[in-house]
Amino acid sequence: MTTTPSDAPPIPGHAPIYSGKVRDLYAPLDANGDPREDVLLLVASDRISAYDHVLDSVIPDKGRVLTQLSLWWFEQFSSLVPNHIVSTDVPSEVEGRAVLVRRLPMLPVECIARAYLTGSGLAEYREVGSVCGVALPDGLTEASPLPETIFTPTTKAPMGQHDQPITYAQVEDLIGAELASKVAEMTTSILAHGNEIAAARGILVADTKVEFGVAGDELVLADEVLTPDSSRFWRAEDHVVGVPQKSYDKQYVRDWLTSAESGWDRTSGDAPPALPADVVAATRETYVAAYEAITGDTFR
Ligand SMILES: N#Cc1c(N)ncnc1-c1cnn(Cc2cccc(F)c2)c1
Repeated sequence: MTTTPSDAPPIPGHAPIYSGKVRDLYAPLDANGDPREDVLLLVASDRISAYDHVLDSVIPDKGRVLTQLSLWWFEQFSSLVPNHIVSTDVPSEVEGRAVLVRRLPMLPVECIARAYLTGSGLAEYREVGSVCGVALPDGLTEASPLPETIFTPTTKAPMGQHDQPITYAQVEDLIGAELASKVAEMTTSILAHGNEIAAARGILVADTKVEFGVAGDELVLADEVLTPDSSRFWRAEDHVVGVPQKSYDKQYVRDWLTSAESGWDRTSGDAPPALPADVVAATRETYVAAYEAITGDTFR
């Protein structure tokens, strides 16, 4: 968990439960004013994080764009796996950027799949020739496409600590062999199928993180699906193996923060400065462009 729930903006009739870097979780209150235990309100803010900092600047409509994109992906996978969505009928304060979801026992595993090698997966590969115990061929490098989409899970570390990569055997120890097999298969299928759709629209999804809950012995897809906050989005036309790829959605932010103009030293530990209006506007446009490219719908 991250910062205290008190950081979450108040929503009438809802009790704040948890405030993440860019999202907040609430429990709707029942007729007695007690928090309901069967549902949660999952709210996406316009906050943006970069270099492990939540920036002071917000990106207008980011929460709405990513919520609508995630809902579109949930629909794409609705025949593949049940999901936690209950309703998009939410308080006016968070219209379009919140979802009422089934409250589920959540599996203690960050279910990550990778189609391209980058980030912590690349670092582990360079160190030991594998990722989360998954052996890979020699000669792979930054942004290499993987022979197949692989399951590379991590623990769910408390906020402020880093999730730790674990092997498939460790996932079996955590949740049992049957569930481990289901989450591994489902996670890789979501990324593989998501990439078929996204690649046809000029976007590569290098990797993604999904979360599952359980209802009885049934696996339920929860959290968010294939958003730029849970996944690495790259422009397919710019993909060059061997060099770090530009982030589809955060590159303007990263480039400005690391430019002389910002005056910020990312190794200083200081909070980043506020973003200029043109960087905010360009970043908003990349989120909208990603939504419209993938879904084929106009963002309203
Ligand atoms: N999804 C979901 C979910 C569910 N359907 N049932 C029970 N718990 C969760 C749950 C708990 N933590 N998170 C992460 C999270 C998501 C969104 C905003 C946040 F602040 C934090 C998800």
